Amino acid sequence: MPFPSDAPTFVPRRGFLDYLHSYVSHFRINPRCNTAVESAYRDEESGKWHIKAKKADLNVHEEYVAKFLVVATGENSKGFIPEVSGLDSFGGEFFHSSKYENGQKYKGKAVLVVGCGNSGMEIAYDLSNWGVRTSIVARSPVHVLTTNIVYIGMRLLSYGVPCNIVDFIVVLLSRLKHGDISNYGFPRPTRGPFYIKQSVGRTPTIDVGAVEKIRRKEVQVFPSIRGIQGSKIEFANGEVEQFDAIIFATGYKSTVRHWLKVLHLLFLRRR
Ligand SMILES: NC(=O)C1=CN([C@@H]2O[C@H](COP(=O)(O)OP(=O)(O)OC[C@H]3O[C@@H](n4cnc5c(N)ncnc54)[C@H](OP(=O)(O)O)[C@@H]3O)[C@@H](O)[C@H]2O)C=CC1
Ligand SMILES: O=C(O)C(=O)Cc1c[nH]c2ccccc12
Repeated sequence: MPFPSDAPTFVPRRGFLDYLHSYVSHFRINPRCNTAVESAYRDEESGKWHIKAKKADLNVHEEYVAKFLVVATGENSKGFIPEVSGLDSFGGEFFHSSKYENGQKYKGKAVLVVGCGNSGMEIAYDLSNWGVRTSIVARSPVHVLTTNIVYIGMRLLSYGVPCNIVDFIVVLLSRLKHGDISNYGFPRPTRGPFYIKQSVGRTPTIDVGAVEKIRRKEVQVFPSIRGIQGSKIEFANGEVEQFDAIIFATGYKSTVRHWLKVLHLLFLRRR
């Protein structure tokens, strides 16, 4: 179902919500909100799926029986915090990016954001706007694009332009827009952004203003964390800094293995 013809190129939150509502009424979908699936298995005799779910707000359990089950839960389910040597000794608070609301209570404090994917870069930008002394850990090379550059790349792909040429153009545009960001601690990956998206599914970082803040040294960039001792964090380049809080924008793990009771069989069959 297409967006309305007067929709802007980048649909804002309200417009997207309206789109979802009209999608639901157009296809007469019956969404079950606030419901978490806890297990699903296929009964071999009846050939039907039995899905156990829990309604979060009412704390009641439900069972659905269906001929088909579509699993579209994606990769981004449960916040992932990596093991970091000495994290248990850290004096300040630390939490996953999914718990982030805004930077109000960190005004004037020093906060470290770990990870420079889309969550990390957006949170670093927001913290800095709240007057927080913000730093970000960039562990490995990353592509930093803009919404417009991604849009151009997608249009070119849709016209049939080969991926390697699209990547060449997109990287060139990004270089014109941001300059050589490897000077700021962000080396570029050797493969192009759309190649990476298509081969391993990893999305490039889409800048919302963090790059400019990094360029102006309002946000500091560090390499990976070597270890933590109290409020002191040591980085791979030997630098040591004090922080009041750490936000782990280190991605998500899929939880499908825990509730979809046949996944191992599906994997075995595919091999
Ligand atoms: N506005 C939007 O459209 C937004 C979209 N998203 C999307 O949501 C999905 C999840 O994004 P996000 O939450 O950013 O997670 P991602 O998985 O995309 O990024 C995680 C980041 O954390 C880094 N990282 C992981 N472990 C460590 C570690 N031990 N030390 C240092 N760095 C580490 C990764 O680096 P490395 O490469 O080294 O592993 C990577 O930079 C993505 O598809 C993203 O595009 C998210 C936010 C906003
Ligand atoms: O699916 C994602 O993770 C997105 O953020 C959207 C997206 C899909 N394909 C892309 C290619 C380049 C940049 C963003 C996307």
